[in-house]
Amino acid sequence: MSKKNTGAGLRGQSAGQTAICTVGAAGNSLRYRGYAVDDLAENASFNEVAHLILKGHLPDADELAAYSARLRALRGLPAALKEVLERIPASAHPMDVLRTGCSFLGNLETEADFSRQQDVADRLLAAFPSMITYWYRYSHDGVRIEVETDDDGIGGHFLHLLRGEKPNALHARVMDVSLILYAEHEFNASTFTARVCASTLSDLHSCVTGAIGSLRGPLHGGANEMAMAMIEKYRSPEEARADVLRMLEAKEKIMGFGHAVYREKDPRNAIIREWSRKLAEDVGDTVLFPVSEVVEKTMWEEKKLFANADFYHASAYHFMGIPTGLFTPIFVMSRVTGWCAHVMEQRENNRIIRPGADYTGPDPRPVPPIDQR
Ligand SMILES: CC(=O)SCCNC(=O)CCNC(=O)[C@H](O)C(C)(C)COP(=O)(O)OP(=O)(O)OC[C@H]1O[C@@H](n2cnc3c(N)ncnc32)[C@H](O)[C@@H]1OP(=O)(O)O
Ligand SMILES: O=C([O-])CC(=O)C(=O)O
Repeated sequence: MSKKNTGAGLRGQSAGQTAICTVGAAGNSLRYRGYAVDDLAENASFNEVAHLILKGHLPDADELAAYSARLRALRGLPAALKEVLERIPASAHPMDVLRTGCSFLGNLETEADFSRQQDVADRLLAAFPSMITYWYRYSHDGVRIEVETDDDGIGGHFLHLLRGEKPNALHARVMDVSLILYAEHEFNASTFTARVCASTLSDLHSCVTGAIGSLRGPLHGGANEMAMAMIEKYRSPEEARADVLRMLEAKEKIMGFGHAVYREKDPRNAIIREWSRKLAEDVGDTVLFPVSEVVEKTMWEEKKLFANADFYHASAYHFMGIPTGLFTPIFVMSRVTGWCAHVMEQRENNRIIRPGADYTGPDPRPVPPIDQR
């Protein structure tokens, strides 16, 4: 089913070097600085993974305690940013809110020079959950929430702000695992956007703002909410199967399936599927999870297309009561680690990214006088 590696989409071409992550280097593996994502999802917290990606190594117990305390202390939002967030209507797309929030913070806390890049990265990591929930609760419920909590994990903190109470252990852990799975993925579209921006020696807020714009699209991070929109339409697995077959016949794209790099499976899928199964049991679901399973089975049988990281995130987030519009912003809360690490890596050995293009336009010609056009 996969297309040949033509020049389109720069597929299969190396666009630089990285020491941060390998995607599919050994079969279907995903490794952050050499550690398999499965191993990290089983044995680490997201704060540890963020430290690994941003600082280059897994923290020891003291480093982790210090890093978690540091991130907790950076959760507050400046009054001017809260004012801006309050002016964004409830009808706005939450990804646009984060894009604006990130850009605006760049006016208040400008990265004056690159010696502060680690601080800016930590600040963005700590501030995104506050930004999105502050806007969401104000625009939807009319409340101005307190954005600082004592939750250790960023995922638990996000759920706490969204719901106004601490999440249970299951939900906090699923959020943590989800953030681990989404944290980093080599030269994907949004990270590459960040690196291109970094290569002009621009500031970190600009790089991350651009990356948010790239992640927003349905072919990239936006696929998790599109997958949700599809699966929630079905009342039974039979109905789901029939509609997927119809969509494939009509050559429609099924969001949450396929990948630009993996060819047989996405190693993150089995992990998030298992957590989604646990959540389905927890809420007593008898429709959404079986529907998801039949969509996955049908896609594989019919097209040899596999579920990517986004597909079971849809049902998992839904079972935790997270509004669909906030699915992709959660991706931002996690991938900001990868984006910032790549910006720093780009800056270490920079040359402006400026590829060539194969010209397909008209031959050289003179400009005709206006009355002869
Ligand atoms: C976290 C992430 O960002 S993961 C990706 C999230 N995105 C999605 O889930 C969106 C749906 N998937 C897609 O659009 C694609 O699979 C992408 C964008 C992820 C990868 O694109 P490509 O590398 O161009 O895909 P690939 O070369 O494997 O496609 C091969 C064929 O399969 C088809 N195909 C790929 N994915 C799908 C899909 N989800 N549904 C239906 N058909 C598909 C393509 O249309 C193509 O067919 P064609 O040759 O007739 O045009
Ligand atoms: O790598 C890609 O093309 C898409 C991506 O970011 C991911 O799968 O996490």
